[in-house]
Amino acid sequence: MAGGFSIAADGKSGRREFKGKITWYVWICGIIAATCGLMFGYDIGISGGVTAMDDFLIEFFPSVYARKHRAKENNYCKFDDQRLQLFTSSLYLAALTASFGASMVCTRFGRKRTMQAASVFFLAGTGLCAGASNLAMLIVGRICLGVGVGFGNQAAPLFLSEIAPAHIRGALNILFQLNVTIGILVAQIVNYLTSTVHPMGWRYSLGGAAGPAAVLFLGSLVITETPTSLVERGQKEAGRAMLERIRGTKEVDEEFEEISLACETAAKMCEEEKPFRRLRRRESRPPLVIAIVMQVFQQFTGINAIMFYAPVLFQTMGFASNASLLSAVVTGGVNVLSTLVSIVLVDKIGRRKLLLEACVQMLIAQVAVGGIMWVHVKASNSPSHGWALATVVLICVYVSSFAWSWGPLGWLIPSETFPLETRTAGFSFAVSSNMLFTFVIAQAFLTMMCTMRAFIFFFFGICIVVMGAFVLTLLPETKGVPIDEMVDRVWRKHWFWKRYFRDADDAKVNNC
Ligand SMILES: OC[C@H]1O[C@](O)(CO)[C@@H](O)[C@@H]1O
Repeated sequence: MAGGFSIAADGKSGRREFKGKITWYVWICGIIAATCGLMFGYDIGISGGVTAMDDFLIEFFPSVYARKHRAKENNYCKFDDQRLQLFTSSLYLAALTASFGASMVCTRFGRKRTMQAASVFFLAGTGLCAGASNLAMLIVGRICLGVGVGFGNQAAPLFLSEIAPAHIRGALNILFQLNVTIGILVAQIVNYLTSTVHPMGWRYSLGGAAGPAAVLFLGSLVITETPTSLVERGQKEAGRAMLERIRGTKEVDEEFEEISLACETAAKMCEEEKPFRRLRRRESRPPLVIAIVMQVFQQFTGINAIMFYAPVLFQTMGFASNASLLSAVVTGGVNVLSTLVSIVLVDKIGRRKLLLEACVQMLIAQVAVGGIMWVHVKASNSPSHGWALATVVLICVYVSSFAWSWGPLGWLIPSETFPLETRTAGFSFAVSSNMLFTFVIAQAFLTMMCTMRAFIFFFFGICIVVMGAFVLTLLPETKGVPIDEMVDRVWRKHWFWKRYFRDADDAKVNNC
């Protein structure tokens, strides 16, 4: 067992900490739930490598295969095919649709059942994709995986927050994003290994998702339901028993009272006005705008253009298929390590500084990559090996800054800025915005690269300048601010957002 923690009246914030230990059970449940992130990451990382494999193209996209190997073909347009992009993006469209239903399932049937359902969809989708004999089967498989992602991404972060003792909640939350990056890296390594296995390599790649899916399925049979979800669904005694178990003590009166009170208040407010309706109130606008904008901007950094299509991009730069996959593995490794940096720095130097530093670093890298491509990638010529290598290094510079900023903070900030009564409803807008714009980038990137060529990187560069200006002027710093004091200590004090809070009553409504 790790250290215990006890009730301590924090004079400044008025917050209490509760008795209990950080039990092994919490860690085990947390690690199993974070497997949802692993599945999400694996699905993100696997499609780019698979679409660069000749055996896969011959089987499902023969015209793209023919174009790719046509000597005179324009380098930028080799992979521009709407159906090929649909293979990648269908998953996110399904996840976007599913995430609305998932928030309802999560409330009515609990977080554990929602994750179990996700694992069943993951297993079905993996089977369909790995065994696909035609395009329809492949797409249906991707849709099943997408429903799994929609369910998993709604339930897992919520689950992690609810079982974690307050003082390690941030660390457990970033465990989810860390798992996403590990999933992406594992997928890239699998792609690298299977790309030399002919003709079945792509099937092994897609089938590899069965590993984390099975862990999640078996794990979700043994993990607990969260005390909050049990109480929310009227099972008060079971909720208390579960709280005692995960805290490793019978002295949970204080925490249990707070959970019960929060559930009662939320239920009362829900009777008066549904959370989604409450989100339309004027005072809900600041956190809602921030939640949506953080996710939209996260995608307009261009990160998923790299995560999905790095192997395709590196082939455009003239690398052989295998070297492209290896380069993608390198960027995936940088992504994982840099996410660890975020865990260490986020509560020390704050959110705004990380985001702003990353904007500068990403801008320099994007403009440099765009410049290299503009000067050195001609319609049918590839740049020299040296320039191609420089591109890989620049992409790593870019990915590292994303991974310690917009990656984890795109989830963290929306999860900490809503008041309790709109927190889950508001957060579902963050999840669905992420899915929508992941879909948009997945569907549009190859076409954009074909039509905009090197300017695609300048386009993302312009987006990054806008993002930097937004952070500078409109994003408040939330480091160290207690989660239930955001209205008074953050929103009401902000030069712009304070106008959304007309009088003291608004603050009370928001701090219930
Ligand atoms: O690590 C990069 C990945 O992380 C995410 O932001 C999800 O949290 C994805 O959109 C992206 O592919």
